[in-house]
Amino acid sequence: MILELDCGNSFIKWRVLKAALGSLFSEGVVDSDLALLDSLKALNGLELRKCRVVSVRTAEETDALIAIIEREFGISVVCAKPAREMSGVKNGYEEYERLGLDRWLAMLGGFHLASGGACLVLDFGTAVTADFIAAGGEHLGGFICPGMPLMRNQLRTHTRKIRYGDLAAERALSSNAPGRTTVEAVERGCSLMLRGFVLTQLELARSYWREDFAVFITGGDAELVAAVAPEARVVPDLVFVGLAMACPFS
Ligand SMILES: Nc1ncnc2c1ncn2[C@@H]1O[C@H](COP(=O)(O)OP(=O)(O)OP(=O)(O)O)[C@@H](O)[C@H]1O
Ligand SMILES: CC(C)(CO)[C@@H](O)C(=O)NCCC(=O)O
Ligand SMILES: [K+]
Repeated sequence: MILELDCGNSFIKWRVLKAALGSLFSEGVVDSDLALLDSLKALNGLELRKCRVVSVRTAEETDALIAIIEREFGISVVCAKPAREMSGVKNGYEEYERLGLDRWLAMLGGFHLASGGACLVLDFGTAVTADFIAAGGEHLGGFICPGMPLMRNQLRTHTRKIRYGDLAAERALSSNAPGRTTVEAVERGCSLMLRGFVLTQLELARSYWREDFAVFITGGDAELVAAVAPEARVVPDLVFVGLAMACPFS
């Protein structure tokens, strides 16, 4: 079995594949290294052989997690590394190693799923990112802005009268009508900001490629925006698709 980890800024997404078939054994989302260990140890019949990791955390944090996995399960861990070019995609950053590895892997996955056609890759996590890849595989660059968790927390932190709990937040998002309570006004307002972002990215993609491009949406908050881009494919495991490409076990 293969353990795959996507270490974002807030959460660790994990999944276990049955090695031979590549089919899913188990998966989850946790908020700490310890919670990850607990989740894995609770699995019946787990027989890990290998592990691959992508991380946007500091080298120290990533190394600590890798050491824990190696110690607890006695397996070797491979970590996705930045590259100038891979699987036909050419990194567009002036300093290629500075491009977030989650963005890079999502791009590899998207370009692969688009069979080498132009694509727009949108990721809705702690931060929101957009990346543009032309039909030849050239990465034109992208955009980074705050995601839903950062936007709502900035409002909570920098105003005195915006305070509400997670459950109320979830309920507020059942509609996008103008809010009649604080929680509705904030949650729907931030959700509309993200939708506006999607529409702007689609406009830019059309200006480059007319209708001739694929759109991929991934990340924990993908469902919040999916409705404004009916042509988009929501691919929750897009980063893992790219991770398997960047770190193959032959
Ligand atoms: N099962 C889930 N577990 C955790 N968060 C979830 C889940 N489903 C949706 N979300 C939402 O997804 C968002 C987090 O997105 P995601 O897990 O993709 O990224 P992250 O690890 O926080 O950050 P990064 O963008 O650095 O990867 C939060 O707003 C959270 O509320
Ligand atoms: C933008 C995030 C936080 C998205 O997870 C990540 O890709 C990252 O830390 N990137 C490094 C900065 C950059 O991509 O330019
Ligand atoms: K991510």
